[in-house]
Formats: sequence, structure tokens, C-alpha cells
Amino acid sequence: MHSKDQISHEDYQRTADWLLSQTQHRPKVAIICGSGLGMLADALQCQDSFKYSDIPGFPQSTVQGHAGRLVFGELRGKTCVCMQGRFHMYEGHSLCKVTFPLRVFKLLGVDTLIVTNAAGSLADSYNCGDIMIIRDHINFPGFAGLNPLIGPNDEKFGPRFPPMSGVYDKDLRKLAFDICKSMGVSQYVQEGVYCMVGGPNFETIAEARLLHKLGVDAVGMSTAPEVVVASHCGMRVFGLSLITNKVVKSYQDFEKVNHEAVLEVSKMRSETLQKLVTELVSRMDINNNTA
Ligand SMILES: O=P(O)(O)O[C@@H]1C[C@H](O)[C@@H](CO)O1
Ligand SMILES: Nc1nc2[nH]cnc2c(=O)[nH]1
Repeated sequence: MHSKDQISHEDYQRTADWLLSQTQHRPKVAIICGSGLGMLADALQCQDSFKYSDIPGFPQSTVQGHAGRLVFGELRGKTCVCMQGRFHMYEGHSLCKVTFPLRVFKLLGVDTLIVTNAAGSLADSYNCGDIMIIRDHINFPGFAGLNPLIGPNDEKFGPRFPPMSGVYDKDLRKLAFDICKSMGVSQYVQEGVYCMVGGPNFETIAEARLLHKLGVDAVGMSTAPEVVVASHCGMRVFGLSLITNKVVKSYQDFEKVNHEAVLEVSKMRSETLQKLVTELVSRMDINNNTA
């Protein structure tokens, strides 16, 4: 890692202090909106919102379907901060930049992360439009040394060697399933393993077959770095993938995925996802995580 990529504790603190001076909201929950899922922020009441370009130290979002706004507000009386737009490695951001907001959120007092993404499915039983509750992830770039925790460890945030087993909170996953049942949508809710690849190209057929053999249920280009950093600093994590396409695994299949189709499917499930996240926030206990 180059020294220009290093972000000091003071840098995170400066951004957190600026935000604290601009809003009365004191969020306990952070929500990251995946591609086309920015409408999750629309449910927030009493909003204060900030363009990323106006926030000192914040990276800029360059992908279509990622508005580039940080929205503070209340969801059924619980204070949240919502990223309408995230940062991806393939945009050219270092992983420190990709995950910069997470440490700022920690300094704001956030203790729970809800992360969402658009993903392609490898699992044969999944369909387009399914919602996958993330049970676990594979951080493929991490295998190649692309990990946001590489470099000097900041003990104020967390330990040098953090565990990652059980990173997606079991109780929140169960609660989400119960909510889906009561919403009558469990027929298209799955639980599975998300794999992050670097992107920006979608998978070749051979790559898709490899991921399938490895036990990957859904593949995308985000989430793992954010979850690693959130977990490192003691946040509880819950994740959702919206299955926007089935990854092509056969040489006989001539279908080709594209970003516009991904955004289209995101729109189709926006209401359900908004309801699910609202219910989840409203029913989660935000005080039991003191890590
Ligand atoms: O931000 P997410 O992970 O939801 O975005 C996915 C992965 C790519 O950025 C994009 C491809 O359509 O959607
Ligand atoms: N890598 C990857 N990311 C996605 N995001 C949405 N769909 C896909 C996909 O099929 N592959």
C-alpha cells in the first residue's frame, strides 16, 4: 500500500466531527444501499442529507444508480445514516477509501451495519428478483492481498487479527426471516454465500463455473471490504443481496448481463426491500451490541 492511501485516525475524526456539527441526528444504524437500491433512504423521516462532494474527506461515487448522498433520519424512531451510493474498488478507489465511511460511522456511534447489494446468482434454485440474506461471504480480492485492513493496524478501531467467523449476525438473520414470513414474501427469500470479485467486468462462463463449484450462491463487486472493516471495529452486521440476474454458466446460453438490467430488477423489488429493512430496524435491539 502506498502512503498516500493511508488514512489517519484524525482524518476519520475530522469527517465525523464535521457531520456531528451539521446534524442533530446521532445514528446507531448505518445502511449501505447497493446498485439501484438508493430508495432504501427514502423511508427515513426528518432527513438531513449531504452530497458526498460536500463532506470533507469523503470519496465520490461514480457509478450509475449510486446517487452519492449521505442521508440521516429516523426509521420508526431509530436513528439511521444511509449511504445512497457506495464506493467500489473497480472505480479506482483504494480499499481504505472504499471503507472510509464505516470508520466515520463508528466514530458517530453506529453499532449496526445493514449492507445491501445487487448480485448475480450461481445457485441453481435462485431466481431473478430473489432476496438473499447473506449467511457468509468469500472475499476473493482478499485472497490476493487486497484487504482494507492491510497496513499499520489502528488499535483504536480493532485488533490486528480480527476473526471473521460468524460475521453476519445470526439473530438478525433469524429476525429478517421471521419478518419475511409475516410479509408473505418467504417464497423468494434465500440464505446464502456472497462472493466479492473485483469487477468491473461480469464473469466469464469458466469463472462462473468455478464460483459455483466453490459453493458461492451469489456474486457481486462490493460488500466484503465494508463488512470486514465494520466487523473489525466491533459493529454487528446484517447483509442482503438482491438477485438481479442469473450468472450464465452454460456455453449454450447466449444471454448477456448488463448494468441497466441490474438496475431494472432493483426497481422491481424496491418496495419489498424498503419494508423489510424498515421492519428489521424497527424490531432490532440496538443496545445489545456493546462491542
Ligand atoms: O454496489 P453493488 O454491489 O450493489 O453493485 C453491483 C456490482 C456492480 O457495481 C454493479 C453491476 O451492475 O452492481
Ligand atoms: N460480479 C457480478 N456482479 C454483479 N452485480 C449484479 N450482477 C452481477 C453479476 O452477475 N456478477
